[in-house]
Amino acid sequence: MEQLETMGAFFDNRLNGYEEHQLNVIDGAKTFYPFTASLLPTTPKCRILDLGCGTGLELNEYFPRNPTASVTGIDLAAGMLERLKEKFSDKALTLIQGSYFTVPFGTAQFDAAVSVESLHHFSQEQKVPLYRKLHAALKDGGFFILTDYMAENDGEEQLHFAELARLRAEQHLPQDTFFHYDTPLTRAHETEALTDAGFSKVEFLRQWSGTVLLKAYK
Ligand SMILES: C[S@@+](CC[C@H](N)C(=O)[O-])C[C@H]1O[C@@H](n2cnc3c(N)ncnc32)[C@H](O)[C@@H]1O
Repeated sequence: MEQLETMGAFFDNRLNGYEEHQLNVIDGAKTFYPFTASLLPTTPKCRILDLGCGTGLELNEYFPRNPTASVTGIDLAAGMLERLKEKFSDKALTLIQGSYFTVPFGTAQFDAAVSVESLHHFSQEQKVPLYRKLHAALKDGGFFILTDYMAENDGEEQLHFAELARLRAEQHLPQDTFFHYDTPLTRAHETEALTDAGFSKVEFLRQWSGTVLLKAYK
């Protein structure tokens, strides 16, 4: 039986070799990290929010393009954030250890937001209020780049959620704690969550096997 681990512990336990794993095992990763970074603003000192930044693979690509950007990264895993801090000690980086569902983002604070391979652990119901908070945190003209694992169809989406419910029941896991288990939404449901939250337009830009890139405009 697959024993589920809490979200932060799952990633901290895999810290060594994490970046190599992401880049070598996820189809398209060597392309989608630079492509994601290429869509973020190059305006000096602009403010970027990174949801589930981890060790910052997307920031490895972004900081060389915009060395004076001011980036706020939120992540549950303390070890991942520590690794990120070591890599970019000379950058304007604010790191918050916590859940992006509960950390306040403020109003009209960020020129853009990004999230890579993090949000596929949550349901549409959980995402709508999060995306609403994100929408409010973006300045006028701001946008959100979501590069994430998405389900191919409704059947696949339902299967993952049913399996997570089964594992939670079997392992007597509390409902109010995040456990690591992939529950990707379809592109249609992800787009619906973003538009329900107030984003005016959601563009599908590219796909690499299971990873889809969406750009949502405030
Ligand atoms: C697969 S890693 C991706 C990290 C980085 N964005 C990248 O692509 O390399 C997923 C990250 O999302 C974080 N995460 C998952 N759920 C979260 C939540 N509710 N709040 C903040 N971070 C979360 C995990 O701790 C982990 O570091």
